[in-house]
Amino acid sequence: MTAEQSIDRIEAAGEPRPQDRRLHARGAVYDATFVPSGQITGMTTAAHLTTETPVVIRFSNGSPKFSSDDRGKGIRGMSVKFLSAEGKSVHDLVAANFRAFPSRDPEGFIDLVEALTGLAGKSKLQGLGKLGALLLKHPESRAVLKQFASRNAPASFATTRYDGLHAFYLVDAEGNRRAFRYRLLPQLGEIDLDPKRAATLDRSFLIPELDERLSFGPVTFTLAFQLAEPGDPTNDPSSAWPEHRTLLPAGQFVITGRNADEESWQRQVFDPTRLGPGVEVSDDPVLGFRPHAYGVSASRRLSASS
Ligand code: HEM
Repeated sequence: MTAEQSIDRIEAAGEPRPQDRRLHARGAVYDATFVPSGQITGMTTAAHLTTETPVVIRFSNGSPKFSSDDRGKGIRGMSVKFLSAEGKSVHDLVAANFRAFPSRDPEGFIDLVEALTGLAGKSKLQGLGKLGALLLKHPESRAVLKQFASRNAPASFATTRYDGLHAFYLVDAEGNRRAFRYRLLPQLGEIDLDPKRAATLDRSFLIPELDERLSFGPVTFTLAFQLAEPGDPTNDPSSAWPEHRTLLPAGQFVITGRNADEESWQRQVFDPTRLGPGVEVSDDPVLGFRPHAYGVSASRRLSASS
């Protein structure tokens, strides 16, 4: 499957508007500062991870539909751009509320997008048939689907945990490489939506909810690095590393409010392989595929909106 074909299949299943991202269509961009913890100094030459750095953050609903319903279970995203003093992208983090990726290859993810977007408007029996067929083909999707079935939708972008899922390497001044995965942990803890309260909310409540919350003060997330031990796979995002691995707080994102130049950031790509010096990609094939798919999505949405 090529990147073009993956986007063709997402478009056929999810019918995004031509001007929108093919996934994570509705989102908003916020200003924040990264405040380092000092705990990874010496493990990486990345200055942006070890000194205070301005960032922008895009929160999103993962659906291909701009009109998606925030009250329903599903994917929520948090994407971060570390900026240089001149305001240029230095490093991106792109994370979602999965604990493990549903597949060890790009094909399995597109099969899942097709199965899940196809559920709307289908009878319960047809829907279950589609999911059953998916699980036979991709048994590794079971854990993620089980996790989603067991949780309600998040109550707020500010009370959701987002995981980067892929392995990366921290590289120090001597060239030593240490494998890690990143997580964005809400200081407020994880809070799901009460179904009774959901009935009183607007279908696109998440962005206004965060805007209102920020009018009372900043919202904070911890950037935490889970360190691999020998034998932990670096090429399989569907396989979580044991929870007792060391988790190091790299620093905190302090989010202050909506970005004034939102339109221009919305046009940009948040690319999980855009890494500053001191951090390197792993051999994960899903990670390798993503920038190509994001590039196709971006060129189609930008040509439709220009
Ligand atoms: C084969 C695997 C994947 C494919 C084909 C895929 C596809 C896409 C596409 C087409 C977009 C829209 C890009 C744009 O127009 O700028 C997107 C956005 C996004 N994806 Fe993925 N994705 C994959 C894996 C993942 C994984 C593993 C995560 C989380 C760890 C993730 C989280 C996100 C987020 C948060 C966004 C929104 C980025 C933003 O705010 O601009 N995706 N994805």
